Amino acid sequence: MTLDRFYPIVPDADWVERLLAWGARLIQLRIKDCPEPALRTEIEQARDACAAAGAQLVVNDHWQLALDAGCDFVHLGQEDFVGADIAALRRAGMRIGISTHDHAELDRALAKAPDYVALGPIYPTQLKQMPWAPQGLARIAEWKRLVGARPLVAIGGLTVARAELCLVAGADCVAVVGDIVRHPDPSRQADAWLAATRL
Ligand SMILES: Cc1ncc(COP(=O)(O)OP(=O)(O)O)c(N)n1
Ligand SMILES: Cc1nc(C(=O)O)sc1CCOP(=O)(O)O
Ligand SMILES: [Mg+2]
Repeated sequence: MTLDRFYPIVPDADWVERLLAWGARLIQLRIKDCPEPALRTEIEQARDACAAAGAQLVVNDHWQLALDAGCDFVHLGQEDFVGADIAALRRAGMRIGISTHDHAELDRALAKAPDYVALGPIYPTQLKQMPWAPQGLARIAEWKRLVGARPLVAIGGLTVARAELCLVAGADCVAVVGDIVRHPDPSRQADAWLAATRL
């Protein structure tokens, strides 16, 4: 499986639609703290928008709602997949990306045969507090050797310039939140990301 190299992560379905209009073709919907009826509506809106654009939606965390909505790709952290029915997800044809931050997590992730492995945080991130020190670029090369043909996603503190370094270091795909959704000119910034990640 190949992934688009530009992987924006956004907080609601309106942002998904914006990113689609700007040219993104792989988008994660990462919604925290939202009541379930509204969450379902957001997932369905994002699903339909991505389907109409021929883009790939990845639903973060909410694997059961993604399954109910007929989505086909979820992202799970280490805590998320403990309670997840991976067999049911696989039976439904769901693809799964998994976060990793150290070797033990990578071993647990690979045991689930994920469709991609994410490594982070590559650089310090403002988005959330995490106990891991920034991984740095050398870790990307190491992780790429360990994950083999499986796509490797780099995440955490990425800017356009840093994303380019991650790709050179061996990442197949670069994921970003803040440098798009908190940027004063997100449309222009998405253009810069698209240019930097174009093959
Ligand atoms: C591409 C990508 N990589 C890592 C994460 C983080 O997932 P997780 O550790 O479950 O943390 P939350 O995003 O759920 O706070 C991700 N979402 N996407
Ligand atoms: C959601 C997330 N997960 C990470 C991990 O390392 O697993 S880093 C991260 C935050 C990414 O946001 P930004 O691009 O603003 O740094
Ligand atoms: Mg999660």
